[in-house]
Amino acid sequence: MSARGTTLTPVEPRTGKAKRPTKASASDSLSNAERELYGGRLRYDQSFVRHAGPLTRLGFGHMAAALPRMVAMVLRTGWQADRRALAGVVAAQVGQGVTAGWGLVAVNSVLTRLFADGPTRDKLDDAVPSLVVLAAAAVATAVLSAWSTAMSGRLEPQVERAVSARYYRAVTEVEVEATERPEVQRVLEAGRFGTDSARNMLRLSVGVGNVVIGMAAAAAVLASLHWVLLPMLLAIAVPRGWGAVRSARRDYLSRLHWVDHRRAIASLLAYLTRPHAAGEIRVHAAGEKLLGSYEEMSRQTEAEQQRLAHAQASTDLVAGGFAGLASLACYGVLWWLLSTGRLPLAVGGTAVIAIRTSTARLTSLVQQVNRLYEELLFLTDTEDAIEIAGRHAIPRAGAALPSPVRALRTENVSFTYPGAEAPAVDGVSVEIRRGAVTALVGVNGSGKTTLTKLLAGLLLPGEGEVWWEGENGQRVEVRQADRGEVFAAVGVLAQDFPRWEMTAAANVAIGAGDRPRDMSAVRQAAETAGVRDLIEALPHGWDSIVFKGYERGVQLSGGQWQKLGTARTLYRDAQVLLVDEPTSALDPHAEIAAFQGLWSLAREGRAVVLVTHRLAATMNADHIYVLADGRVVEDGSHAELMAIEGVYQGMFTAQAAQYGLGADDLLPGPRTGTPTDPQDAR
Ligand SMILES: Nc1ncnc2c1ncn2[C@@H]1O[C@H](COP(=O)(O)OP(=O)(O)OP(=O)(O)O)[C@@H](O)[C@H]1O
Repeated sequence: MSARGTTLTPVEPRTGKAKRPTKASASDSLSNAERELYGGRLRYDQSFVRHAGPLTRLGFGHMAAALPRMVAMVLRTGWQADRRALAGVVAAQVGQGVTAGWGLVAVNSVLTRLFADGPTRDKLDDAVPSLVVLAAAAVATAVLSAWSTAMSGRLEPQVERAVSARYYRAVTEVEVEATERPEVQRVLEAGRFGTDSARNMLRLSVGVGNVVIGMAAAAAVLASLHWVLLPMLLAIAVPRGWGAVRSARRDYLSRLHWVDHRRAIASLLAYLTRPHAAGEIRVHAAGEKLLGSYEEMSRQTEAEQQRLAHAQASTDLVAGGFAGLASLACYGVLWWLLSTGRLPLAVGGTAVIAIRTSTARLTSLVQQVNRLYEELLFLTDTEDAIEIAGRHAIPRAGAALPSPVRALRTENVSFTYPGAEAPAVDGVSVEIRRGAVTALVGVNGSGKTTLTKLLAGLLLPGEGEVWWEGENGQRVEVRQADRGEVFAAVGVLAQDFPRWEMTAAANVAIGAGDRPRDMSAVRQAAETAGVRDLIEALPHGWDSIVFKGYERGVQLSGGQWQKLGTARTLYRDAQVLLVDEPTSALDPHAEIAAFQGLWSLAREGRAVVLVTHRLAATMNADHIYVLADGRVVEDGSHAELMAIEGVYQGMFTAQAAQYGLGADDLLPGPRTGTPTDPQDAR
């Protein structure tokens, strides 16, 4: 193996005689980069490819049934998007077919006149009207072709947008738990590659339609001249069609097989230009590693491309060979028909022209059918994804939540992530009251975040119930509730909240994406989160794009981002706030201010769930649940928990010891009600 790791190691031992590795084995082998960075070969699971659908749909019967269905779907989408453009495209195609047939009839008429008996001058004069028709047909074809180009250029982007929007809308409505299941995730992910296929299919369908109509016109004219000319035309078409389908299948399977590999290569390159990775790329020499790995992995995909090109060349050779033989036979039959007087010479001339133009059309048809077939497979993936997404969609209807909500209560709630062996949350019962701060604490991986997702209605419990309780005793279980209402009642600040590449204002206002932006509320939320002054002091203020690289781009620090994230959650103005480590990046004063803000929100009547490892903040929580291995192992106030020798006392003592505080300093004392004022802390 070379020092730069460019040699590929075959994964499976090769049996039989020692041979030079084939292109397929070179591309399919495990590279050092894959082993080092991804722990193994990055290829789509072959068992899934073979059994879970994609291969079964490659059958000819399946394809023959799917093609009209998909073309109909694309046309329907086009009809909904822009009727006039679609009607224009169809009319132009049909028109071109008619002009092609018309042209061929005129050719036949010209030849018949020229091959007739009589003086040449008279024959030429007789042919003039047919020549005029021929010229008119050519002009009409050109006009119709230009019209078709203009109309399909207008229609295609609209069709792509419609299918993409349908796919992305469906995907964002899937239950989070379903997206965690590999079999669902794969289908949803695969669907992404077909969103532009609708546009391509439309273009190709138009092209294929054009050629097919032209060929149908030629076939009709040929059949009217002599029936035997028609099967001859088909004989040339069949081998090319076979070659097209074979190549398309091969390309599709290859793309499916290499999905993860492609994604990994794209991510390697993306890191190189990401500002947040700039330091490690230079100081830790991560850039060199990434580039080396990129080159090595790219060589694998190049080998795969080479393999495909070789295979395609072989297929083309076989298909071309058979098509050539068919053409030869075709001309042989024509010769025989002419030599035995079964066909007049003029008709023979027309037949030669029709066969030649049809063969040229055939080449274009084969290329387009090839692409159409491939696009069809990808579009089928997108349609499958939309279908699966619909099956796992969050229900739109359900019972209304009690109003006003008094508390959220879980009863023996358990949740196991798909594929996990142990539950992340195991028989947990908690009560989250409005007007109070409830803290969830526990070691890493004890189930705190998962519990907040269950409370938010993002995950549904495998066992147990999550109840929304009203002031006067009525209650609704989350599975029966209208989830839209549940989400409307909840504001979430996740540990790894998204940092949108947008303006500062958009980053706050997206906290209530279902409402029109209210800038005074944006400013108020930012004020409470302690980030308003910072944003308003920027040269472009709220219109600054909080991502460096844009013209109005700025770089925020980690803590500044966290404040912006908090502002987003506050802007949502929800009854229940679920905040997961909201202060991990804040300086001590900002942290105290943030906690104080949470306590005021609780005093205003909201339910605040605080997940934190900063136990100084939990001292003042109204109730604390301590989780371990997905279970609640202790609960109570800070004073109650400090009075027992348990997990909480151990964690709190360890943290306090870092400040040199001893056991005596940590005895339960009178509660202060709210965290220390930041001013006092200074
Ligand atoms: N999406 C997921 N798929 C599978 N397992 C998961 C997923 N998310 C979390 N887990 C697992 O569930 C368990 C609980 O994780 P959770 O994130 O709820 O813990 P946590 O208490 O919030 O941890 P931390 O303090 O580190 O944030 C862990 O064992 C974790 O590995």
